[in-house]
Amino acid sequence: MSIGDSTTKDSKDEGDDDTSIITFSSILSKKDDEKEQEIESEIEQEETVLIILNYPIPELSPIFHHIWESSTIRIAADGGANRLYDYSKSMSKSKLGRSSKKEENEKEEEDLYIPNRIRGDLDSLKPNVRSYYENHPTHNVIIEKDACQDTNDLDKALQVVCCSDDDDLTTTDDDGGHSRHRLVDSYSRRVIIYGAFGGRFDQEMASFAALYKWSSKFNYQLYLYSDETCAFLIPANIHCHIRLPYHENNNNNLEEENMFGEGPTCGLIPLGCRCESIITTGLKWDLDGSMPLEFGGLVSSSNHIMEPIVKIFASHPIIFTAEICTKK
Ligand SMILES: Nc1ncnc2c1ncn2[C@@H]1O[C@H](COP(=O)(O)OP(=O)(O)OP(=O)(O)O)[C@@H](O)[C@H]1O
Ligand SMILES: Cc1ncc(C[n+]2csc(CCO)c2C)c(N)n1
Repeated sequence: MSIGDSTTKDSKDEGDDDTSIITFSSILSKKDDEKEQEIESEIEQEETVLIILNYPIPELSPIFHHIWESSTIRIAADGGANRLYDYSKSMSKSKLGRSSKKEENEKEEEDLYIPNRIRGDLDSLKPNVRSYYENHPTHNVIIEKDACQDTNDLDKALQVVCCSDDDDLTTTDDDGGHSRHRLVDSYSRRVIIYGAFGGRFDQEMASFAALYKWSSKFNYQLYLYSDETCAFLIPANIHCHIRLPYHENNNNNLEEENMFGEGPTCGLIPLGCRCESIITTGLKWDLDGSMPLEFGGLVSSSNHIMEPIVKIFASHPIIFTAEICTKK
């Protein structure tokens, strides 16, 4: 089996289909790049859903702001709404010193970060945060309780992204000046889960478990993010292409101010099971299919992205993770 000689792009078929390719692209790359735009249209992701978990959002996070701006639907998983509320407040406060129109600015900043929906068992949502979103004068925030104690709040949020055809989960077309709602099937949704690393280890592992449970429903476009790292699931027996901005031949970009992006340090982590055979190209320590990856054996940590496209073909599902490089 060689790698990277397939020509057919993203296919819904799973299994041994030699000709399908799944592409994983940077969430953080700027879209004004012509090449990026081409790739975006190739992937044909109709919308991006952001799920915010209950983990602190660092003050003035350019990464969170970028992900927020790239999303069309934003869902807070229970206590994730508290974090969003705190972030909005701290953003408006940090702007206070910079403007004479203090109150006006504060209001504008707060209104920048209103979720479409808050969902979970709602045991963590603070009463003042609930009432702020519930009574918002301009935004209709859906607050939805699901009391089930066998799934966590991330699962509850993913359930609604996957299965709901509610109005706030439909996309709007501009049809010659008229807005028209259109159902989008979960297969064409890209989902970014923000706040997935750090904090409680059981919650972190549950977020990885969500990749194994839900990725196939979103054509594997399900990504875990924090300000430091990202991760997604490489499916078994499908050619995967990973395009991330920071690789060995592109580190110059980081010399500019305020740049951030995924790479170049990366890892292949056989979390769910032993990965019997894996072939990669574009990494500093490539694998040729002869070495299994497994806990207790070889785990590919501290690897490096060397090429604009990393190609992977694995016999079993495996986690790909990359650092997020920031230059302030
Ligand atoms: N300490 C944490 N570290 C990492 N992720 C977290 C942490 N707390 C919560 N999360 C994530 O945010 C989601 C919403 O958080 P919330 O505190 O509302 O949790 P929950 O699912 O009700 O869990 P629990 O009640 O057991 O804390 C969780 O489902 C989980 O994915
Ligand atoms: C085997 C098993 N382990 C733990 C829980 C508890 N649990 C899992 S998700 C969740 C919701 C948290 O908001 C809770 C309480 C369970 N039900 N079953």
